Amino acid sequence: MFIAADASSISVSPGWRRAPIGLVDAVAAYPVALIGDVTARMGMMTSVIRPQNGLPRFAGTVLPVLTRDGDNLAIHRGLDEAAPGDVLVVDAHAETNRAVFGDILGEVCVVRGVRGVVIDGATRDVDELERLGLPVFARAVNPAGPSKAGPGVVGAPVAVGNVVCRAGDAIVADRDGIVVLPAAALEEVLERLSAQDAFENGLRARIRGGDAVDGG
Ligand SMILES: O=C([O-])CC(=O)C(=O)O
Ligand SMILES: [Mg+2]
Repeated sequence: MFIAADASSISVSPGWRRAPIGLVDAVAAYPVALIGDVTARMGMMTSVIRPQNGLPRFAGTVLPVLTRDGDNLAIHRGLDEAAPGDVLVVDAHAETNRAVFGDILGEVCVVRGVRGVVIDGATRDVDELERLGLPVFARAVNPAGPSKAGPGVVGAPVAVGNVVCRAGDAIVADRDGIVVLPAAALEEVLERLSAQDAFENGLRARIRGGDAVDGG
């Protein structure tokens, strides 16, 4: 950690397998809406969790953190477990009166190769976070800062924006929103995406060509 604090109240899972980043990036080449369409829209987060610093696009693997309301010690500890390609996914209990994230933590994310941040709660320092180039999605922005006392959990499944997010899951965001996918599903999802994309491109071509099926 980059702060001097006793992190003994934070429990950390022993380790996890991350979805292959090449596969995650291949899926992320398609729009989130299309990814949702080929996965029965089961992993799509609530639209209330929105880009807060003008950077709406990321793809990576879930690093899950559970904080106490208005406290971010678990995030500081959790970032020690980050690997390049991770996306920090924080269950902050939808608390929006205290920000649990800001630009100092953003600096740590950048150094660790974290590609994005999703908070079921609030962030602050959005101008600085925009300058850092780190996409940050959250429920709200609030200038009131957090405590750093814990407790918290790193690496166990979290519930964020109505979706269960497991360590190493794929997570993809664009201007439409966020989708979370289990690592084991990615190859099949990629095949379905390719087929659905080809179908929709054919439909677009027919529409532009005026080729309506009913002849109207
Ligand atoms: O005070 C905090 O821990 C949150 C914050 O503003 C920062 O990380 O810059
Ligand atoms: Mg700050």
